[in-house]
Amino acid sequence: MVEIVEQELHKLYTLVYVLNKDKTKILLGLKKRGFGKGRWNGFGGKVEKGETIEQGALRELKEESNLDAKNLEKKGVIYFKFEGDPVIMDVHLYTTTDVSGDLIETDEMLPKWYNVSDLPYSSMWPDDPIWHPWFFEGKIFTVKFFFKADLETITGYKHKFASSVSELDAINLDS
Ligand SMILES: Nc1[nH]c(=O)nc2c1ncn2[C@H]1C[C@H](O)[C@@H](COP(=O)(O)OP(=O)(O)OP(=O)(O)O)O1
Repeated sequence: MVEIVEQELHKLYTLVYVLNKDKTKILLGLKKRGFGKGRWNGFGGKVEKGETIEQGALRELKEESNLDAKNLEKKGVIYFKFEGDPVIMDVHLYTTTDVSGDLIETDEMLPKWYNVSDLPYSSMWPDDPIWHPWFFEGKIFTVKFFFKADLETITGYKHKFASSVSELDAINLDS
């Protein structure tokens, strides 16, 4: 009997959540084009060849908002698997309260500060309400979401918490 195993192809992405100093407000951007168009999200994108994940996170934040971040703090890795697509998006999540520069609307994002207690979940990715409580409690985590091809329906997820960022890479969600 031949067992057909779907090959998984991982692609690296970043996602940066900028918070104000007392962490009551978060800066989101309305994605104006491409993947996730029409949804409010943090800033980020694909990691390019030759850059570290953190360099990619800083570059995407700058490109999409014009802000420079000083201290990016890693908070987790979020994996997305879409039905029928061998690509797994590995989204490395960072946060910072330390940004400089003038916030501007760019070709890709319309930025807006939101109260953390009042986020526009109906216009955000449907996984966000699942992992946001962990993020806002300051947890470090890894989670894998399984989506239908409609990019809308979550069919399941599995997650684990880490006690430090250095533990993240060693986490196996399948064990
Ligand atoms: N389900 C989801 N929930 C979430 O909160 N963020 C998600 C998500 N799926 C993807 N993201 C984030 C990760 C990343 O920041 C962004 C997707 O990156 P993009 O496709 O915009 O990459 P690029 O900016 O490199 O794209 P282009 O320049 O358009 O090629 O959306």
